[in-house]
Amino acid sequence: MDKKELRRQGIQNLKSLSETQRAHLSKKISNHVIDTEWFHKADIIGVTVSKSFELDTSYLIHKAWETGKKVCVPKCYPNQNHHMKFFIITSFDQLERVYAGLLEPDPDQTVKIPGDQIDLLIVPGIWFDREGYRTGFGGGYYDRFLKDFKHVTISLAANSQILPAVPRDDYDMPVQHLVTEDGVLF
Ligand SMILES: Nc1nc2c(c(=O)[nH]1)N(C=O)[C@@H](CNc1ccc(C(=O)N[C@@H](CCC(=O)O)C(=O)O)cc1)CN2
Ligand SMILES: Nc1ncnc2c1ncn2[C@@H]1O[C@H](COP(=O)(O)OP(=O)(O)OP(=O)(O)O)[C@@H](O)[C@H]1O
Repeated sequence: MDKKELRRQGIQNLKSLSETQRAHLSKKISNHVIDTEWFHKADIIGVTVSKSFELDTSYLIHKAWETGKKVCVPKCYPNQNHHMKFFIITSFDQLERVYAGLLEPDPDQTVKIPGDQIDLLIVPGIWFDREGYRTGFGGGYYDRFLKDFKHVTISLAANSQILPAVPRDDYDMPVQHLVTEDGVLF
């Protein structure tokens, strides 16, 4: 199966969750992340703002703020080599809706932060395997970003998002850790 069809099926798989199931899973997985040393030790957390069918990251973001951490979210530059820059947000009001229903930081209301200052990066994905390889939305944003990223990377994944194997290309960069509703998988 090609990546595009796999991505389509993955989005369908996520959309098949009820809102109650999604909320329950998102909170459970986030709480497992919050219990880790990686989260405790991090001062600055990089995370995407989830869109409708993705696992909800807002609970994790609120918990990070409550525990005195800084939260930064990516802004994508599709016309400049598909790179991302991260901006510190202190409120969801500092986001703006861009293409594809994604919420991104408004650079006029937020402060840019160099990628190497992020202690813990929560990496989004549609499918994962048990070695941390992932299928995303196909922008290649995280593969490019992770190439030079030296700190901790974690993805949140429902068990139903884990496949025996996902397609791998030379440029694919695995995440270090996967956390599911059952806890830290690795
Ligand atoms: N909530 C959330 N924010 C995120 C991500 C994510 O997975 N989730 N990203 C994770 O990387 C980045 C955005 N990734 C994107 C990837 C592709 C397209 C896009 O325009 N795709 C084309 C189709 C590409 C294809 O199918 O080959 C399109 O929609 O026309 C946009 C954003 C950063 N922000
Ligand atoms: N390090 C890189 N340098 C140049 N191009 C890259 C690099 N990484 C990925 N790409 C390009 O990005 C495109 C999308 O890659 P892929 O389908 O693996 O994205 P994805 O992992 O699903 O998306 P994302 O990382 O945004 O979640 C591919 O066409 C690939 O050629």
